[in-house]
Amino acid sequence: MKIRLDNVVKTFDTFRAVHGVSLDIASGELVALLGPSGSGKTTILRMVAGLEFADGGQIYFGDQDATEIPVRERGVGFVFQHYALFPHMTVAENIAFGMTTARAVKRSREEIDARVKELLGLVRLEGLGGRFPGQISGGQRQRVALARALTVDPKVLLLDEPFGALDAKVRRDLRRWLREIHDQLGITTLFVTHDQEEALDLADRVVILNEGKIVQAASPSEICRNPGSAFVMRFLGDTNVLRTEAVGGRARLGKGQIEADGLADGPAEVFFRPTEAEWSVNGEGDIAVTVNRVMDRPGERNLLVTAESGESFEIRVPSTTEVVSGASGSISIRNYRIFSLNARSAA
Ligand SMILES: Nc1ncnc2c1ncn2[C@@H]1O[C@H](COP(=O)(O)OP(=O)(O)OP(=O)(O)O)[C@@H](O)[C@H]1O
Repeated sequence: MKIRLDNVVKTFDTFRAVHGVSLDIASGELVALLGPSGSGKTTILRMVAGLEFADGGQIYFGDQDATEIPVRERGVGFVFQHYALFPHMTVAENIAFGMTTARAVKRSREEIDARVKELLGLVRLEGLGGRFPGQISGGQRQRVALARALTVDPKVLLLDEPFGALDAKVRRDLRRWLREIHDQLGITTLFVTHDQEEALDLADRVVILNEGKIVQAASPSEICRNPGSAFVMRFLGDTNVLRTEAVGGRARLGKGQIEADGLADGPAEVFFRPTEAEWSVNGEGDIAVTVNRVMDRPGERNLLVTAESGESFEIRVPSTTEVVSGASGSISIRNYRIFSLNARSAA
């Protein structure tokens, strides 16, 4: 089922939470809505689910205006961060619950049992159907929640920070697992997260939101290679920023010059990742720096350095690099993005 949001607006009292969001989600696509807290992710998801109404624009399910489709008939499966499983029901009973209450499709006891067994297999919880939610882990509970969302054979799956309450390792395992299930079932899926890595690992397309507006929507590789704005660059994390001045399509960086094609003259910021700078012990590089700290990690070293401008940043070097705190050296930046502080143009 393809979904289309056309200039969707949502206002709570006087506060505009969603400002004219337009988005096409292809049938079978897995799209992540990514953004900081309060950027409007959940509100968008709730409008798609029909739990909240847009006060401007349209949402289409296929070619049909979604407002004409009652919530129960939208064919939407929903999984929330806080697994709303019934504690007094077993895992199997929790999964079966949606089927016993659904009025649209009446199923026999045998059919329900067979479907529960099938879903337990799908979410890899065979043999745990007789346990109560209190007797399984948080990650397993979220798998039960997904199984329950799938009982209605949804055409659209909406997931709101489903792994938000779990620890990092479990989250990583679950997102691989969810991607596999998605590839198996091919259900159009909208996944809300504020975790960049989760969105980039999981989704076909990442939609980055800020203050109720889409700031970039692209594949994970495109977002990483071509972040469209300083906001996206910062939000994706692990970035260094140096101030500069753009003049005639070029900008100074230490003793060197960099391209700033198409950038308005005036103050600008140069962004680069810690891995995109090269360290040298002598003055070969463009920016003279002093090493403040050496922080060792498995397989690499992070150097916290300060430039003559007083700006501090981190660079990553191979673990074999011989360097100590207090050392002087220089860096060259191999790859960068530059954004004007005046206009929204970028090079
Ligand atoms: N029912 C409501 N009444 C008033 N304001 C609301 C309501 N629901 C959401 N908001 C506001 O709308 C904005 C967007 O909220 P939303 O929950 O969609 O953001 P979010 O990106 O999902 O954030 P989070 O990651 O914290 O869940 C926030 O400023 C929020 O306070």
